[in-house]
Amino acid sequence: HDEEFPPRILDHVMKNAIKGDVTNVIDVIDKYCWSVEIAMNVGDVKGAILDKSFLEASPKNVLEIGCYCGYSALRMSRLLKEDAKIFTIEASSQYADVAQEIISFAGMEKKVQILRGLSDEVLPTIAEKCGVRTFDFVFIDHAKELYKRDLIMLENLGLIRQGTTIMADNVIFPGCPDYLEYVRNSPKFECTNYPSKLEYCENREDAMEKSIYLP
Ligand SMILES: COCc1ccccc1-c1cc(O)c2[nH]cnc(=O)c2c1
Ligand SMILES: [Mg+2]
Repeated sequence: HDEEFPPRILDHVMKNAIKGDVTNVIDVIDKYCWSVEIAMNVGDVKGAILDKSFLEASPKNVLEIGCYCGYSALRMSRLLKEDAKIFTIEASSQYADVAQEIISFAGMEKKVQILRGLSDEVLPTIAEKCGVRTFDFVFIDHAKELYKRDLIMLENLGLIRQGTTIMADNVIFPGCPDYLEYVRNSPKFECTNYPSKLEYCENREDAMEKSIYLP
């Protein structure tokens, strides 16, 4: 991916969005990505699907794997109930730096905590580090080849509980066939597929997959 997008979107947000207005920051990012250059944010169309599942779950402890520039963390943060929090794992320090700036600009720095590092290095200590026992809502949106490994890790570490909602982006494009096969064939997950389009594209299919954990 274009390593130069993150600084460009940060600059664009700082110059064109309203400080402290999280909804406006989200809109400014979407308008930029529709009109200037595509970026791998979940986007407005799939973002609305994420919003709906998020509101249904009404979570207290939220985990995101794959923060990028903070767009989906901002989408969820604006729907958070009182005393709820989002923990988002980001392996790229360049992305994490930009995400921190954008999240702070939007005024959500108290609601969103970025955890820097690889997911398999962060997950084993996340419970004690973040004072969380289990997560109520998980959004998986990082390297597609790591979705299945990380979900199994969440199970083995006891970081998800009866009824936890797991949303996965890009289950069609780029696609995560081993993850889909795993959750759909497992008796421990109730799955729903939400067909959509790749972010900021009109003619490429993608989908989100919701999996409710029922061990
Ligand atoms: C805007 O399309 C970006 C794009 C284009 C071609 C192939 C893949 C992707 C893509 C799309 C996503 O939603 C992604 N989400 C998270 N981590 C990714 O690496 C990722 C990659
Ligand atoms: Mg994605």
